[in-house]
Amino acid sequence: MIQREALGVAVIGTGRMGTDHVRRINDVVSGARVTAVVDIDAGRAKEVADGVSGCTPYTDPTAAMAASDVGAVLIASPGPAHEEALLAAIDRNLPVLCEKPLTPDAASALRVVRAEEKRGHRLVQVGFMRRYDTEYRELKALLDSGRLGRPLMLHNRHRNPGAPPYFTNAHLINDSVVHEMDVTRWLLGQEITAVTVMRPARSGNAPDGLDVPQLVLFETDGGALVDVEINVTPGFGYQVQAEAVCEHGTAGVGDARGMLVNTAGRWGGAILPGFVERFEEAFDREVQDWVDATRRGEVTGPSCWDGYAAAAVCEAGVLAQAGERRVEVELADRPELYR
Ligand SMILES: NC(=O)c1ccc[n+]([C@@H]2O[C@H](COP(=O)([O-])OP(=O)(O)OC[C@H]3O[C@@H](n4cnc5c(N)ncnc54)[C@H](O)[C@@H]3O)[C@@H](O)[C@H]2O)c1
Ligand SMILES: O[C@H]1[C@H](O)[C@@H](O)[C@H](O)[C@@H](O)[C@H]1O
Repeated sequence: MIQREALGVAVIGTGRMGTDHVRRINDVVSGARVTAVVDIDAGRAKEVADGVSGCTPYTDPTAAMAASDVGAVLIASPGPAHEEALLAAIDRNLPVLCEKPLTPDAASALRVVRAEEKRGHRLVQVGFMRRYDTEYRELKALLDSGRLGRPLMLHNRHRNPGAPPYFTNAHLINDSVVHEMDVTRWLLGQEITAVTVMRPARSGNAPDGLDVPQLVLFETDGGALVDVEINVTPGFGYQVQAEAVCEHGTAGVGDARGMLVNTAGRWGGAILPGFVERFEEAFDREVQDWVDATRRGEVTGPSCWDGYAAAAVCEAGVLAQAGERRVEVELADRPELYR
């Protein structure tokens, strides 16, 4: 049965994504309102709370979770802070939408899985928002229909216009390629069993500390091969593309968004500037779905197990990147709760 009153949400982390989610919950989605914001930067929390009627600022996530007007939690703090907030929310039996990555390594992700298992029911949805993108959904529906036969390969391009100053080569795997890890598992319905990372000559355009582009290769338990170009191309724009190569044809998404114009001996369209623009509709749909499911007392999106499986692949990916070339993924047995 649907809960009658609006869901009170505590948003933890009020940086780039957290602020955008606060706006989304208040102005775009229905059935929820932001009743608390949390940031270790007290000034930031207050500034964001001041812009929202009936919203209290906190610096301590557990204090916000204890408030009587908080019925669910959206975590948008940096990855290393997720585990503590997730365990506190699970301890209080609060539903959570946690931005990707679930946590930055497999051991901590597994601790979250175990905590949820101990609760006996799902509480956590991971913010793998590409599953809510119209084009990716169309691709998934086509692959699931079997019309193109078995998928044999998946080619992905993930090009960012720039990277935050703290970004390292490991972030390329843990923060960026983690999306393709989830997309691969979801689109193909297969687990990733091994990761290889190769680097061509370093681009003269690469930001300090980053070796880009890089080529990441996944092997899956269904025999598919998946490649990902991860790139940071200053000034170029944001491009996320995927093409499945199947037995009877190929299908791709992300190539042409918006209008294509032919003029003065040229043809072409625009490249979007960032993930906020490219995935705006997916973020809106993701949060609306989460609010609706939570009000019905359900958890429907990507699970803690999906977050853990991606973290295990990330761990292999970072080792592969550091020079071991091909690294096999070690995955715990999937608990009954996630079957
Ligand atoms: N799905 C996507 O496409 C997407 C896009 C960008 C970021 N993200 C994810 O969103 C999360 C946040 O990223 P961002 O770019 O907004 O980062 P950000 O650095 O802009 O903001 C993080 C905020 O969290 C605060 N913070 C740090 N530690 C905290 C803690 N322990 N408790 C509460 N607040 C804390 C910081 O003070 C800051 O205000 C990350 O997990 C990131 O991977 C997802
Ligand atoms: O944190 C961001 C975000 O997850 C984007 O969706 C992704 O394209 C970027 O590569 C990553 O740095």
